[in-house]
Amino acid sequence: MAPKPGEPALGQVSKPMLAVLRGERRDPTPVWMMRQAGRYLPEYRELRAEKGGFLDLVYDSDAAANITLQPLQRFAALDAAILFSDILIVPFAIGQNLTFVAGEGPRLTPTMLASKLQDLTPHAGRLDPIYETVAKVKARLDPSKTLIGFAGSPWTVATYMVAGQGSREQAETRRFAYADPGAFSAIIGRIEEVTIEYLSRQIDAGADAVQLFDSWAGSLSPAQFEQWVVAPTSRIVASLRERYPDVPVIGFPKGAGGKLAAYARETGVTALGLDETVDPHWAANELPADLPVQGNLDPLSLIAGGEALKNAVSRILDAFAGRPHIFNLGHGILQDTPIANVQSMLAQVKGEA
Ligand SMILES: O=C(O)CCc1c2[nH]c(c1CC(=O)O)Cc1[nH]c(c(CC(=O)O)c1CCC(=O)O)Cc1[nH]c(c(CC(=O)O)c1CCC(=O)O)Cc1[nH]c(c(CCC(=O)O)c1CC(=O)O)C2
Repeated sequence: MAPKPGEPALGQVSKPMLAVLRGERRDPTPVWMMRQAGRYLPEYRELRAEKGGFLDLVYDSDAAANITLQPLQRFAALDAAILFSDILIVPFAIGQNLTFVAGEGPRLTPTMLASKLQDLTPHAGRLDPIYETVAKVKARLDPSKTLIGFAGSPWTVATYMVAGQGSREQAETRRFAYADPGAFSAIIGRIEEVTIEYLSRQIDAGADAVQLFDSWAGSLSPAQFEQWVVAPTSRIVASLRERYPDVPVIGFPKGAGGKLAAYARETGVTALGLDETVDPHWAANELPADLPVQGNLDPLSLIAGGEALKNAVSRILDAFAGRPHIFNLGHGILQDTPIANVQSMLAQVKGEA
């Protein structure tokens, strides 16, 4: 007899987070944290110091697999592992140079303001070690945990390719997209094409679900949001759904606000990631009751701890009670987050506080 959606096949172990992504309500609420493998963990900082730089870790699939598993070894309550990699590996494979400047963050050259897409030399092989990491994690991961692959969404990745680094308002990229829509559309199209292949190969290597990070989606006007966030995401989702109809795709359009319902409807994502500026009660009323939602704790409340943290966690759990919900932060965990606060949050989410 065929298992119900979200239920494991006979003899398989249930993955609570995957069941929620397939539309089920699970209690206690499944939980994971964006950037859960990273600098807030002493064991990450130790391994990073040993290996040199961030990219040395990403490209050493044994180290990257160990890092991916570090948070799950420390916090038994986590329901998912997210691949230790970065959204900027894709522009690196498209042909930009990628470096991470200590204390500053990523830098990409030549920028698309200074050079043209056709001047870049593709290096598809720069994605291969990531697939090895996925396979190595899958082989070691507890079967009740969900393995999440990811990529940056085309708009967000394009902001890095154009400006050469993260930026507050992405003004250079928005100007570029208005001034030369043809050239910008070619950049978006190239990112889309590489991203479909990149996520497909992560799924082939063992990812149970994938997430698209559109971390800079909040800076766009409605017209540019439709053109550079919704349309490319819809094409990626359609392509993945055709190849892998049962693999959930989580869309995370950070800062999308009132555009969230239209984004979910028009892109066809399986689940919607909410950032910390979204009122969970508003989301519970505005979004379809059967649409799985993920989030959306303010990462700064996790630094604060105490009553502020407890109240913030309760508000989210109460708002999404009774519907498919995966608890997460509204953005990546901040590097100065106290481990004790993470433990308190997880205990509260699991009803053990
Ligand atoms: O210094 C290091 O060790 C590398 C820092 C680091 C990077 N990617 C990382 C890590 C590990 C960690 O977060 O501690 C590792 C990283 N990057 C990413 C993820 C996926 C996730 O958030 O769970 C992860 C964690 C994966 C995992 O937990 O296994 C994806 C990523 N890279 C990037 C972004 C854009 C953004 O952060 O909004 C995003 C989306 C994150 C989000 O929206 O929550 C681009 C990027 N990569 C990076 C940075 C610098 C981060 C900082 O300085 O605060 C930045 C941000 C920027 O400066 O524009 C490098």
